[in-house]
Amino acid sequence: MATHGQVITCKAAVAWEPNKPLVIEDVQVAPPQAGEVRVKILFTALCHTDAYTWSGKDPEGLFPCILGHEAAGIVESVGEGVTEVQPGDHVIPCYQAECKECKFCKSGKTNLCGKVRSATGVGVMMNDRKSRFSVNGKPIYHFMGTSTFSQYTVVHDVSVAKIDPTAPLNKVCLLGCGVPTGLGAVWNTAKVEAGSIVAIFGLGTVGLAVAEGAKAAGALRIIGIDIDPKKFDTAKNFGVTEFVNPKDHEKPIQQVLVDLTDGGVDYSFECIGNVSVMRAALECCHKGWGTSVIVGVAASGQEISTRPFQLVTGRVWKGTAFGGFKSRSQVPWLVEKYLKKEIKVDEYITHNLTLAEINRAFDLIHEGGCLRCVLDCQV
Ligand SMILES: NC(=O)c1ccc[n+]([C@@H]2O[C@H](COP(=O)([O-])OP(=O)(O)OC[C@H]3O[C@@H](n4cnc5c(N)ncnc54)[C@H](O)[C@@H]3O)[C@@H](O)[C@H]2O)c1
Ligand SMILES: N[C@@H](CCC(=O)N[C@@H](CSCO)C(=O)NCC(=O)O)C(=O)O
Ligand SMILES: [Zn+2]
Ligand SMILES: [Zn+2]
Repeated sequence: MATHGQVITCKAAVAWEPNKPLVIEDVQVAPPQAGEVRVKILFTALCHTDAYTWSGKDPEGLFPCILGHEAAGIVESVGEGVTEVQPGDHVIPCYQAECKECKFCKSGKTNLCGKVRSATGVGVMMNDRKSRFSVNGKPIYHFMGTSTFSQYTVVHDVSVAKIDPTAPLNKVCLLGCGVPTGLGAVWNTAKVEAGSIVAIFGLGTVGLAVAEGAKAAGALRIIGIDIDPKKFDTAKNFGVTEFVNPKDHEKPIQQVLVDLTDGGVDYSFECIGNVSVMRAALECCHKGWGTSVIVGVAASGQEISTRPFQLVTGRVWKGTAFGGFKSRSQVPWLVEKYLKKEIKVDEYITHNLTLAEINRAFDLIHEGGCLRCVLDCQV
């Protein structure tokens, strides 16, 4: 390979400061070191979490950085000791690593992995605690161990899932975050049973994937809650059976839902990142067994609260990261499910732009009509 072992100069969208438009820069991407993989990113989508970190409200947000964590690409080269992928493999970078060896991975209780988290949280690689990205010699931080808003990125080998090469990368890039998160929140975290009543707060990509997962699990009623009434038409196609707009009611939304469901829902999901809504999502659950899953990411300094009596009387409060899926083991399985048409992916893509148009894409995700915008990184 001509580029193997060489620094690659390519285009990347650099977030120099919170909330300032990203700048397409010529970025130098160093070769992968031991245990690392350099990936040519073909397509990346934007997730609300990218916007959250860009806003400056993420306590782990470091600047300048290269954001992006929902993508697909092809391995360009690998560092020493990398055995599970090789140049030419089609891959999805995984912000939730899976080393299969650490205390977390071996626990059988969680999909969280401890192997590289201390580095990915501070924007560097484990090997030398440095970045592989620079602009004219100035280091640029990594983000979530993925940094996919770049034509090339370097990830840890435990953070890359090898997938079926026949899968269209411009679609399956979505399996890097939002869709698995929603499906897994239902299947792995809540374990929704057939016949359940489900409430979903927030009908963006994550909330719609929760609806899709709940429908597949055989939920009887799937109640979608959003302050944007335009969401309902789309939501019906993902399995939502009823729509509630909190703005149409004077009563607290939890009371509206308790009244609608003879005492509360079996499962609720907060897919917004709003701590007041998290409280409502817990409190609309049925006494004795209702379970609420926090999926949304709330800003630094935000805290949740409720009366402890809500838990004493049997409601359960949980959270999920990447829907509880073990990334390297299960992302390839999700890709196969997509290829067999057992899960939706195309339906979440409302816009297609190029990496150079990334600021327009951020505007779009704040405008409401956009679920996922996929960027072509190589044009
Ligand atoms: N836990 C995880 O692993 C994980 C993974 C992906 C995304 N997330 C988080 O999930 C959340 C959703 O992500 P997304 O990409 O679907 O976002 P999104 O912005 O597309 O969707 C959010 C939806 O919430 C609605 N909304 C906003 N305020 C509301 C309110 N007060 N009441 C009801 N509805 C309201 C919006 O109209 C929108 O439809 C974000 O916080 C994101 O950071 C978490
Ligand atoms: N740095 C943030 C944490 C944000 C967060 O919770 N991220 C989710 C994934 S969101 C994807 O769109 C996650 O996986 N968390 C577990 C982990 O980061 O290990 C903050 O501090 O607020
Ligand atoms: Zn995400
Ligand atoms: Zn691990």
